[in-house]
Amino acid sequence: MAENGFRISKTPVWKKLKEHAEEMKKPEYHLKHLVQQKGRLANFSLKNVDFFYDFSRQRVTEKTMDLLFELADTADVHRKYRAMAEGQKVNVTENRAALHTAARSFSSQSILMDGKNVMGEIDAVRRQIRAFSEKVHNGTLRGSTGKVFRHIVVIGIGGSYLGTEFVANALFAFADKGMELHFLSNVDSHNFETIKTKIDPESTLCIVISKSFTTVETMANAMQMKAYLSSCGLDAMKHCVTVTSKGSPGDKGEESGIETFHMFDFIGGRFSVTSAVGGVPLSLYLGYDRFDRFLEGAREVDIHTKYAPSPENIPLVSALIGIWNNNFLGYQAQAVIPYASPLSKLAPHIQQLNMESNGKSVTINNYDLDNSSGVIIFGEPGTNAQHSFFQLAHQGHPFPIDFIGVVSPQYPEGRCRPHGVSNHQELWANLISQATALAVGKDAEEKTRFFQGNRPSSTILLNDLSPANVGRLLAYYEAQTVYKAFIWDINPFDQFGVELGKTIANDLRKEIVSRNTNDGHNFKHMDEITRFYLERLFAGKLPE
Ligand SMILES: O=P(O)(O)OC[C@H]1O[C@](O)(CO)[C@@H](O)[C@@H]1O
Repeated sequence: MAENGFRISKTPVWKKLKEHAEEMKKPEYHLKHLVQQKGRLANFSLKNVDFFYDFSRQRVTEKTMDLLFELADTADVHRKYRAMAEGQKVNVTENRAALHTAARSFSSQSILMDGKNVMGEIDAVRRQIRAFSEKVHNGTLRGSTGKVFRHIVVIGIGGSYLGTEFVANALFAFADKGMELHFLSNVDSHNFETIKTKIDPESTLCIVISKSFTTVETMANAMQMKAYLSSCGLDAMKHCVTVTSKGSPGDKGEESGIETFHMFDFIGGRFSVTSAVGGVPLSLYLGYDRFDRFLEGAREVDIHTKYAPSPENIPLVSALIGIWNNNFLGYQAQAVIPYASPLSKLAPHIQQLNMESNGKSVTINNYDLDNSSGVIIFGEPGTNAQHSFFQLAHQGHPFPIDFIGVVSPQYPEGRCRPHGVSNHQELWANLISQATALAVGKDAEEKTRFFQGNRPSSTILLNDLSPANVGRLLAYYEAQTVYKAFIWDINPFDQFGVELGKTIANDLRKEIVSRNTNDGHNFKHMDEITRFYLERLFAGKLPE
């Protein structure tokens, strides 16, 4: 593999940041001092598009930010972002554009890809989704025995469901269409069996979501669900629709069910929740108008992201701080801790978005990366996280945290005020306290009660969890992800790393099929360890 060529880690500004990181280890730069600086919050926070981003508890100074903006310029990130948003084939390894931002574009302005305006087909799919969801809601479209649909089962995995699950949970308070939404993603029968106990087959509509329509888990689950519906005496295909790419096996004939909605090869799975992947289930669950509001919020952040200069550009500032923490301060993990239970499925979505996009080892020009790209993302809602892994956050190996706060609660506050405060106020007391405790720490004679502090965090504030604000949050994380990639000069839109496991599983599946069809088939030709596991699978128990 070529060993020379442009790498951001070989630029002068990267060297300056490395030197600066050493400087930032000095005691005077401990966060307990930085947060005391006059104007610290005003100088290290941004407010735009109804989104407040506080990075005052990040281990940065004005000099740090100046160097990071120089890094962004060196990486030419604004040109790269515009190239992506304007339809250039930035996904060079798959020779594709990456136009997830087009899925929520409303302007009449064309977005050309290969000289063709993609907005025509995007608008057509949005109109198709609106019309379909209205027919389901007004009872024009019913199950094969005439019952109205009340259960929506999304059958898909990875980007074909994670973003939708995050948004559906976030907007639970708006789900007033009488629909229950279920997610059948894992091939483990438990997922299918538990959903079976919750649905009424006659009023169930399955949405099989798969760009390729070859993903083994999704195809297996779709077959299981269709077999189950048929066993209930139903015409299964009158209880299914598909969301898939044009020309896939799910785009025609028997497989497509009542209707097919197209997803496009220029929108990657983990970036697809604002396309039909999220549009069909979310319009059924929330109503198309709320899905529209969600798209508008995402759109506002896209416009901000594309045009705001670096110092005011919230996703870019956040991406730069993420790189500062990862590549210069040495943190290898990043937590997303929303102090809002409706955001409980945000971290699983952000895991795929970040780790499948940026967990790479070569640059976009195929040079070895000699800096890590991508961090381990995890998270749980607060205050639960405080009773789970915050011991380590405070006194163990540190990791940066993105806190998320929602100013207005989704539910009216009752008159009951345990300890003199409402639950929402209690939630906020903890949101505020945790970021402070992590930054400032606490001295103590007894070592076990000493808090080192100097543990960085950012806090994102949203006015409320409206469809538009959830759209803003989604677009913020998508933009942060791609800006990080543009700085590292990697391709965030391919995912060859998922292929090897699938290939080995395909070979094992053939062995299992052979044994299923011929009891005499043995695994003596397999390596010892693989043989042990296959024999356990068929023995149905551990060795005596
Ligand atoms: O939509 P498909 O083709 O079933 O793929 C499902 C998921 O599998 C992956 O291809 C690999 O994890 C993801 O990128 C994608 O979201």
